[in-house]
Amino acid sequence: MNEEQAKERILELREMLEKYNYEYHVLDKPSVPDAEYDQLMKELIELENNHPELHDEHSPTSRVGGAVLDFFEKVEHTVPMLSLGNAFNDQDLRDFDRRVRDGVGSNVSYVAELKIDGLAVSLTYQDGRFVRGATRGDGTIGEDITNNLKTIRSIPFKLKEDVMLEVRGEAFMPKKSFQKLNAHREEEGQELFANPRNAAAGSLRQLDPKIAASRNLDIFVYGVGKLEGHSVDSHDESLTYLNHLGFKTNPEWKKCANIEEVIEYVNSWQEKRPDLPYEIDGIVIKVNSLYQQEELGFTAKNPRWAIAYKFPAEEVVT
Ligand SMILES: NC(=O)c1cc2c(N)ncc(C(N)=O)c2s1
Repeated sequence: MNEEQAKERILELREMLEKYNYEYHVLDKPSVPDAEYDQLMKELIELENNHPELHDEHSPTSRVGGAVLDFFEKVEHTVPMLSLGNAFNDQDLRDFDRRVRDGVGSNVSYVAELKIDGLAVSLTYQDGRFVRGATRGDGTIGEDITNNLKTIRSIPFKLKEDVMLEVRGEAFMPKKSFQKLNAHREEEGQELFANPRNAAAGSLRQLDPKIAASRNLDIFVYGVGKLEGHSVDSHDESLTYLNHLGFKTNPEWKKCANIEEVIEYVNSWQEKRPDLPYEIDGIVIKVNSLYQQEELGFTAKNPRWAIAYKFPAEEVVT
């Protein structure tokens, strides 16, 4: 195979592997058997090793983890990642709804979403390509964990549109992966992780990305921080748009016409929570209209247009 043919084959393999990766990890609908995926990945790794001049940081081969870092760079979030005010019962939700309606009038609808119990991260895309990923940190300054986040297969390297975008999401470890990881650590006489959230956070704070790559982490993207090249008017529209771009969004979100529908949704998921393949610690409720979110604004600490309903801690089944 000459230089030209090798270059062509490398580009072809990169495209195929990213497509198969998206089908498997985002759509959960693989179109080729794992063995074929692995064979193509092996061929690409070999070709890239023989052609270092064709190195591309967005090649699918970088999902297996790159160089070990000495430390994580600090990153400033262009739009602060705020924490949410909490609600613990139906009355708190009704009080939230009254404050919202005092602010924007009674023509308000909400979006309710599962509150994923993981590690909040921010992903930045320039011209539709993944350029940086960071932890929330204190909401303004986080840590650059790009190399670790590149090992999460459901994070797209290239979006369906060449937009400039900063999205928020929750990186998490599925319950099954958590149980397998702790069983392995127990066999090795290592300290166990207390819960999937700690396991996900611990994995993403490793300086060696091969560790994160081995932990079967996943992510649900749930919000836009900054967006150029497209505009949306409501939160449900932004979720649909993020999905269109190629992100993995949580499918259980629900548009609610009023707070009573929100309360129904919260109660139904309090029951169904143990059946989910990942942990949630509550429900996030947001005013759907971005215009109304703008009108409501923020208190010193939290948005006035969103609240987190917290479930009581799940009984630990020993
Ligand atoms: N602190 C925050 O702003 C949020 C935290 C979370 C979380 N852990 N899971 C889901 C959402 C969501 N769907 O909006 C949010 S929003």
